[in-house]
Amino acid sequence: MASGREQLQQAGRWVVKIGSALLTDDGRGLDEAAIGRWVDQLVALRQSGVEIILVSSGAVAEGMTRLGWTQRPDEIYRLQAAAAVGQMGLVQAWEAQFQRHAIHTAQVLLTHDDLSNRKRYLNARATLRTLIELGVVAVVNENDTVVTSEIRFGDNDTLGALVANAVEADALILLTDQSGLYDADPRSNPQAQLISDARAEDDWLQEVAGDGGRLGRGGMATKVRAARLAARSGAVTAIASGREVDVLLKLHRGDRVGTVLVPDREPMAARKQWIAGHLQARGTLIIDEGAVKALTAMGKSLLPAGVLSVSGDFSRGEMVIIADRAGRIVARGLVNYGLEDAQKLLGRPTREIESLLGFVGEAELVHRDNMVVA
Ligand SMILES: Nc1ncnc2c1ncn2[C@@H]1O[C@H](COP(=O)(O)OP(=O)(O)O)[C@@H](O)[C@H]1O
Ligand SMILES: N[C@@H](CCC(=O)OP(=O)(O)O)C(=O)O
Repeated sequence: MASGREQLQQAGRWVVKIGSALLTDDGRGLDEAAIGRWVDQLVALRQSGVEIILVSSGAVAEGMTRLGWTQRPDEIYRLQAAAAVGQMGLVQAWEAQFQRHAIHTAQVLLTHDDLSNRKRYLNARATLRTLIELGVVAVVNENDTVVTSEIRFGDNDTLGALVANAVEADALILLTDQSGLYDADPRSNPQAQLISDARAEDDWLQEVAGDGGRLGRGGMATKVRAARLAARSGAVTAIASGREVDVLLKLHRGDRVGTVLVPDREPMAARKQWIAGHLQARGTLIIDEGAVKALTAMGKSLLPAGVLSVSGDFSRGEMVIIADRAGRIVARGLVNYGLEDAQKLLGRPTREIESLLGFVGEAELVHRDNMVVA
């Protein structure tokens, strides 16, 4: 298996995420010169055959600067207003810099719902792939003005990883204000050492990764988690300083900059990756012992006959947790029926579905192709 650095050199499709502090020069306002330098590097990468999708944070930070706010507000509606103001600046800056190279950009604003609802996920994925084919650089951010706390990604590291899964990117690059992941937060530990290479799945990474700065959201903790999510579709993750000269070109050359977190598993099938990447389930199905065995030992689909109870509020196609009587999670998957229909089908044999619901639906409550066993 190629090392993480080699994987980066060979990677044909990169998702590059740039954090708030970097983009806004620590909250002083959009750093147009730095944006110009990243764009020059991204254009050079494209010329050497790398496809690029950008995930750009900084809407709230830039909105606050434009509105003259020095304190990050607590009220969600004020944050959302700031994001709406700042997003204008972000897309303007990216568009202007790419225009110097006659490259078009596209604004793509996503919510968690857009990537957890199968239909909308497929639409978002098709749009992103089409933009790549058209040679347009997508500039992705969370759709901050419409999200509520339940449907937030909350941090763009997670968003970047799920976008990397969706477009089957080979690399996720997280540019931040530190040189990479250290063995302790360098803000409070001046002796901290940079971790150069590790496996994305290594548990100890989570112990050393702390919270974020004043402007960012997730810190290193969400970056390490994002690396794990990205690894599910086989993508290698690099965490590096956006302030390092030619950092993207150096990563592409295989230079020893930043932290590279390598996936150590074979990529799952695309659909299963997506299911596994989902953080928010809409409901829970409690199943009997026979169904637990069918799912875990025999790789079967979940039929209504094995389901004891359902809870939550889900529609057809949404993510549910499948658990045993003791509440232990057995699997996660996309349910074929909404809550009301699922309640009618509880414990009933498949042949009765039509008479119970009045229409012919799928035989399975959750098909094994749409399920990841825990
Ligand atoms: N182990 C660690 N190594 C490096 N940085 C860390 C670590 N733990 C916490 N951090 C903090 O994470 C911050 C970067 O995260 P964040 O502020 O969310 O940035 P971004 O806006 O780039 O996502 C750094 O400034 C650093 O203080
Ligand atoms: N959507 C938010 C992103 C917030 C966020 O994740 O920030 P960061 O931790 O700097 O990547 C914004 O544009 O302000």
